[in-house]
Amino acid sequence: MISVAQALEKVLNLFAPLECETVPLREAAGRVLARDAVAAFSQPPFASSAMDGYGVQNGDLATGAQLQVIGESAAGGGFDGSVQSGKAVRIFTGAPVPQGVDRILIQEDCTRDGDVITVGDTLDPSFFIRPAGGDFKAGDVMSAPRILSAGDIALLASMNCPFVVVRRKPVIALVATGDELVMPGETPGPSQIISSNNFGLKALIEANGGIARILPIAADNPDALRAVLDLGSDADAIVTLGGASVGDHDLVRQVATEAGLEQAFYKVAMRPGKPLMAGQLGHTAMIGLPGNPVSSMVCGTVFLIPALRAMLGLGKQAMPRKVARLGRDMGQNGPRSHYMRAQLSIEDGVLTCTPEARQDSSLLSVLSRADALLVRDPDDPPRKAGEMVPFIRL
Ligand SMILES: Nc1nc2c(c(=O)[nH]1)N[C@H]1C(S)=C(S)[C@@H](COP(=O)(O)OP(=O)(O)OC[C@H]3O[C@@H](n4cnc5c(N)ncnc54)[C@H](O)[C@@H]3O)O[C@H]1N2
Ligand code: MOO
Repeated sequence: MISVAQALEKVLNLFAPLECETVPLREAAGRVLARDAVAAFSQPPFASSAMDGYGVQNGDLATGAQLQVIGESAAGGGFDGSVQSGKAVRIFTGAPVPQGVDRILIQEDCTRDGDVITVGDTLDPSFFIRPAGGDFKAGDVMSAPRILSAGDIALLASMNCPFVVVRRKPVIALVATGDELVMPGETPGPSQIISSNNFGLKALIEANGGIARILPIAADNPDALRAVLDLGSDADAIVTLGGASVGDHDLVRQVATEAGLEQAFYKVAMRPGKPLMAGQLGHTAMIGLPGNPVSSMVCGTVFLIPALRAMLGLGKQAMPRKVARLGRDMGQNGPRSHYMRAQLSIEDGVLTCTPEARQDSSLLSVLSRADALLVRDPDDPPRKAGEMVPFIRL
């Protein structure tokens, strides 16, 4: 059995960044920017007012001073002339600051009578002028690669970038295997259960920038499995679920090998997830996840999310780890890395990670309420509550 780090390296070797495509900005949220985006304009393009009031010369502002209003500058329609001492221009938020103006007197700080304003006795100390290019300048870049957030989309729009170049979304074919499985909504027979892994993995894939295709459930016979694997052969990766262990009905490795799988590894020193395998099947990478529902979700988190990120051009890295204070004592760990479902909380102002008491790999209810996977190295010694421990956020 190889370590998690060795297995991840072998998984990531199966994947490279996908090709790029151009999409309209309105469809780009959550996509991975693949080419630097360049601002076509500065923002603001001109010095602009930050408030509603009057454009004036700072030197004129003394309590009781009177200034003559000679025009108006509104957003979308500036004032053409120049403003001399003793004069003022009515101005609104976002409007261009006229020549000669070096301060905005907000309307709350003066009174107006006809075309004359009188400066009040208290003045807001701010000048309320936003300089040209104060947000960004023409030629500034948003660097790729980058997962585009809502804020990024707003910035790109402001940069006048109506289209952006992004990575194509990786397509993952999901193959659940086993005679015992039926789809949600069907009525299971006496020894059947509902297939959950393919739905959980689809959600995980799509939350991480991929497209998941749920293929028909493959029955536990070689012909059925071969046929379904073939259906996935045009995807970027085939992910099988179950049938990976040593039982008489665990056929995935045998059938994939007969179909030409170049196996990269089989079995990893981790818990849950020991019977994980991966390799290359024709043009398609293949990852065989264990069938126990939590094992498939944990392996999906530890291996498939990094694989998706590699295809999206985001680099080849393990899932980021953070540290938190351990919420309760733990005994000695066994010889495999342990990814324990855990809950995060703030205790006495400190981020705390408390592993669930029950860690059986069939318990989806425990996974559903977990926020994190507490990570323990092989043979990690007993730990006391209060020690710092690494975790992966779910
Ligand atoms: N003698 C041994 N038995 C087992 C070993 C072992 O080393 N020696 N390893 C155990 C470990 S660890 C795991 S993990 C499982 C993995 O087995 P498989 O990958 O072959 O998975 P299956 O046998 O097909 O299924 C296991 C379990 O999960 C349920 N399952 C499968 N697919 C789904 C699905 N899509 N949705 C919901 N549930 C699913 C299946 O019904 C079984 O209950 O092997 C151990 N055994
Ligand atoms: O590795 Mo299995 O995934 O422990 O349940």
